[in-house]
Amino acid sequence: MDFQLLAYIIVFAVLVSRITSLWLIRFSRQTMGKLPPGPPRWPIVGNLLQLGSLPHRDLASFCEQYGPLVYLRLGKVDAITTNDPNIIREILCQQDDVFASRPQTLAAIHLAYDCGDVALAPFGPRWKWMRRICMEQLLTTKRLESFTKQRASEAQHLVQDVWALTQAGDPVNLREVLGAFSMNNVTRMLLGKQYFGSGSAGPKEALEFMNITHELFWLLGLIYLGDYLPFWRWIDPYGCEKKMREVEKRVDDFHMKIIEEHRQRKVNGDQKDDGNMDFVDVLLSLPGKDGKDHMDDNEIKALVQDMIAAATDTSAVTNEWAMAEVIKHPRVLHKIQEELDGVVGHDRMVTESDLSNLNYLRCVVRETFRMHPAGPFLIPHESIHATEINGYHIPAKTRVFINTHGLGRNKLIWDDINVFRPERHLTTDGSRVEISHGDDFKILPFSAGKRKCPGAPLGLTFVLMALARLFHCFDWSPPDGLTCEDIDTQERYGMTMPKAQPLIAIAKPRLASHMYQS
Ligand code: HEM
Repeated sequence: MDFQLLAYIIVFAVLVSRITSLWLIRFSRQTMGKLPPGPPRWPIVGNLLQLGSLPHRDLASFCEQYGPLVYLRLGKVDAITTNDPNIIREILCQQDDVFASRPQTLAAIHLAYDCGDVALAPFGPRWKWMRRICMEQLLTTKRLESFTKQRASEAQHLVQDVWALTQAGDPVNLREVLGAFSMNNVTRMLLGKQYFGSGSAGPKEALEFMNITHELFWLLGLIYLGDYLPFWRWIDPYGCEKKMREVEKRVDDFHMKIIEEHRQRKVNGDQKDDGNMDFVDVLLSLPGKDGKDHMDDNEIKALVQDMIAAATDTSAVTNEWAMAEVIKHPRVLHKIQEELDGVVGHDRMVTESDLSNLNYLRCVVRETFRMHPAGPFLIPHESIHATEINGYHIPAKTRVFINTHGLGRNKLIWDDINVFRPERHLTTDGSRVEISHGDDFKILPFSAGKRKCPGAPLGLTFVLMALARLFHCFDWSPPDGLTCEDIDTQERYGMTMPKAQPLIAIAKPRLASHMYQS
């Protein structure tokens, strides 16, 4: 047989098998039920080419065009998206058991210890065990109360840092000061260390820590084509997987160093008593899974990394958005300050016990979450087995993009979607404004159901405290040469969605100067 004939036979066989398998998939889907409507798709890539740099906006426009539940094919992956409160409730609550898993992306494999953490782990006994440790050992009311003093001292550092800039006549880079506030709060609680400011772990370690976390966030948020098109991994033209492996190694070295330092402290007898143990101390003292004496190092590292990633960026990004919207709307700033002056006055600083009495500020945070949710797609979920929603067939292993950005700007449930108007959230009877989702599912900052954020109360404390202090202590205006309207609200997509450009503003102290120096 000559080679040309052999080549024809191989090509013919490949074509026949490909057509047969496509036909079988289509046939089995037809017998199972209709997929939700969605945009037409290309062979092989499906709808991947229809996604731009702001995919949450693309998916929201599909929902406007095709209805509240949209089906997409992303390369080899089935996906659905929605911006509708009833469908979101169905997915996260009514069908919680079906949709409580996560896709195993390459970033999660490389950067979350083979999906061995909480946030990116598939549903199963291991995830349940890790999540229980978070809830019952790390994020208990008692444990969080034991860090109240540290949080108060970080709030004071924040005020002092901004005050120092005002004294030097410098504008404030709010991304920097808010990032340092969140990071210090989290690392003091987790690692017993402060990375920014005087008395911190030092500039070299702080810089290393910040660089690693930024790279980690960036890689985790990336829609990496290798997850959807297997052949992309062979070429990896932008070297993403190589980068993932590099960051994996650096992150691991960093966590290993922290664990070793804690072990050494324990050997030297320097560990603090039970009431004040940091999270790494707690994790080192816990028994492991299946009767083991201790947790594995990788389990500890995965949990610590999750906490850092989940807690810092979410609160810092939310705070920067809230500051941008308020500086853009001086009327709102004035109302926040009126409330603060009434509840707190000018002779003391805001404390955590004030936060539940600041109803207008709570509306500001709720409105910020409506327009700029920290996680525009939550963390994508995945169906464990095939199911139905609204009579449509949803295959097993479908990736679920719950579009919280689209939900907050859904014209069917909100008026004036692009107007920042905190008053819309005031309750008619003057009762406390809840920031997490209510029964109506009209906003969803911390998600709902089995995978909902276990750190919501702490996250809200970080957000409300930073904002209350900054608005109580300072007046805010745009930098010289800009008007309030000039403050931009461009977004940059990622696992969390920050402002595209850092927010720079001018602060002016509004309390007596001795208040800033204590
Ligand atoms: C303003 C602050 C915060 C916001 C907006 C936020 C939001 C979220 C969102 C949207 C999710 C995904 C839920 C889902 O996929 O259904 C999540 C998950 C998670 N968050 Fe938060 N979060 C915040 C603060 C925190 C804090 C302070 C911690 C812990 C110290 C934390 C720990 C976690 C963990 C461990 C998960 C994964 C849960 C799981 O998959 O089972 N978060 N968060």
